[in-house]
Amino acid sequence: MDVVVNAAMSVDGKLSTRRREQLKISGEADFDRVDRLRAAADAVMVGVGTVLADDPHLTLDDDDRRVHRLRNGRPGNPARVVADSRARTPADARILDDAAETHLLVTDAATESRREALAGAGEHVHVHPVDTDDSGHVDLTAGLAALESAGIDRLMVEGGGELLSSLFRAGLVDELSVYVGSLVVGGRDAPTLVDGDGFVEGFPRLDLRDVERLDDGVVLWYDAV
Ligand SMILES: NC(=O)C1=CN([C@@H]2O[C@H](COP(=O)(O)OP(=O)(O)OC[C@H]3O[C@@H](n4cnc5c(N)ncnc54)[C@H](OP(=O)(O)O)[C@@H]3O)[C@@H](O)[C@H]2O)C=CC1
Ligand SMILES: Nc1nc(O)c(N)c(N[C@@H]2O[C@H](COP(=O)(O)O)[C@@H](O)[C@H]2O)n1
Repeated sequence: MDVVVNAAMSVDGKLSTRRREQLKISGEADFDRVDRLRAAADAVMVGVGTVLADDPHLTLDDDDRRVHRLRNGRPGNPARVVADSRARTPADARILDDAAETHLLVTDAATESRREALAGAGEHVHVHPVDTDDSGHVDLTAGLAALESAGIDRLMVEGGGELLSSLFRAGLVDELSVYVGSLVVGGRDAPTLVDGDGFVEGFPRLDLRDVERLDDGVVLWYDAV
């Protein structure tokens, strides 16, 4: 499976403010680039923190891209994936609507009633029980294997910083593109591109492949080493 991470951050590396509210960091051209990346993916993944903060939909904005996928025998929208150990995704979350398939990676910490509540959203919602990692979260190696078994070969991950930290720690990231917007957000409690406990050694290394000026910022393209 190819794991492609994309996010937008401020020049000081923040994904949003200390209030953890969605923040428009990039502009129209970058949103179109993100739409193109989504269209090329089999599924788009976030952590449950992003679902609770932003209530994202994670579908395509551009109808032509949807039509192009359908003509190629693919679902109109990529599937959606949430890493959600305790099945905290609200039953009325936009990510559970029937615009696309949704895969929820949960663990034993999710009660039967929560799992049932999510599965009850419809046949397009798939709840995958997987092992926990050392921190008690979804073991992402096992989770991604479950997604691969469901036919997902190219996974785009949009964040947030806790999920991205675990993906880097597990060595699961193949590519990273990051839009750097020309603003400072600040705040020690504002989420950054990679949160978690951070690294003191064994830093994930990246190869800078390309740089593109877009809207009032830049996109940096990296391959994992
Ligand atoms: N600018 C941008 O491009 C983007 C910005 N954001 C912003 O990021 C913020 C949310 O980020 P954040 O709070 O870090 O939340 P995340 O979206 O990273 O979700 C973190 C949660 O996911 C669950 N989880 C399950 N398995 C794992 C795992 N293996 N590793 C880590 N987490 C796991 C955990 O909850 P549990 O233990 O209950 O399962 C954890 O608390 C919001 O403010 C949002 O607006 C988000 C995406 C893109
Ligand atoms: N690429 C990008 N640029 C920004 O400026 C952003 N604020 C975000 N945020 C993330 O986009 C997702 C929202 O998706 P939908 O539009 O609801 O489909 C969500 O994950 C945000 O955190 N991304």
